[in-house]
Amino acid sequence: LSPTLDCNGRVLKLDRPRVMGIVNVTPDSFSDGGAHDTLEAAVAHGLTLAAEGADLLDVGGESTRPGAAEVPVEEELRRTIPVIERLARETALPISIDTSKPEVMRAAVAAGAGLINDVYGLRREGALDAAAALGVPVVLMHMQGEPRSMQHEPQYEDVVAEVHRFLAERIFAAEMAGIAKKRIVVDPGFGFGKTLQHNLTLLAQLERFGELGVPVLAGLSRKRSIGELTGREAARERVHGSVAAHLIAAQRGARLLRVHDVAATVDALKVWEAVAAQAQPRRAA
Ligand SMILES: Cn1cnc2c(O)nc(N)nc21
Repeated sequence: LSPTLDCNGRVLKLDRPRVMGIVNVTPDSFSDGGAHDTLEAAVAHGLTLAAEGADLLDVGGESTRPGAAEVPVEEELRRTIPVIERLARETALPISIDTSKPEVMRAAVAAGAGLINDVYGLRREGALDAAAALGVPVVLMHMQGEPRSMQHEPQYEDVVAEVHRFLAERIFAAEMAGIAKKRIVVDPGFGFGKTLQHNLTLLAQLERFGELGVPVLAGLSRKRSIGELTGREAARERVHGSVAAHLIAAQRGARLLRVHDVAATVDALKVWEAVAAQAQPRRAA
């Protein structure tokens, strides 16, 4: 499986695990400066991640962490569009928009974004049709409940089977809306309505999602589960645990890894790739 995504003219090859660098444009993610400071800091951060070897950049204006409040569409546009415009001009990397709102999808693609990363799996009103009309690849992610409440006692009979079924249904819905299967990526949504045990089970059985016939994205970077396993309370101290988790995800078939720490992840993947190349001497370059 060596798919290629055409992201609004910028090509993302998924011949091997690729690194999606996180650019959160939320006031709390950068210095407590005003909007201008946030814009400058976000662009600078994106350029740093590009220099560290990111294969694409994921720009988001609404925090999706547990308990996060919703952001009005005008504010989400104000935060993300200028950053996407600047990054699209200053890097050749594909840029994804992390949003669930159709209006933000449209504006972001018009500004140069080439991939829609929707933690709601295009379930918001109008999202499927907007994504289909825009003609860019989409990431369909599983979430149980809503960010505000998803971590209150998440329950599953069989988390892998239920997440798998959800993603199969979203792929079907996307295809029915006119999104070609070759433009679809799926994601089990680590931390989105899952306990530590659920996340570990999903990671251990990540290969199951390869059965869906589309590339898999994994995002565990600096998440609570990593903190619980390592005892690292501060997010920025969870780099080593995050790199380990993403290496496991790569081993188990993930072709996109959504990370804060690009340089560390790129180094780990270089080691992985060298060994993987050994295993199959005919491996496509
Ligand atoms: C925006 N966002 C936060 N965590 C994420 C994850 O695990 N996957 C995707 N696709 N997006 C995420």
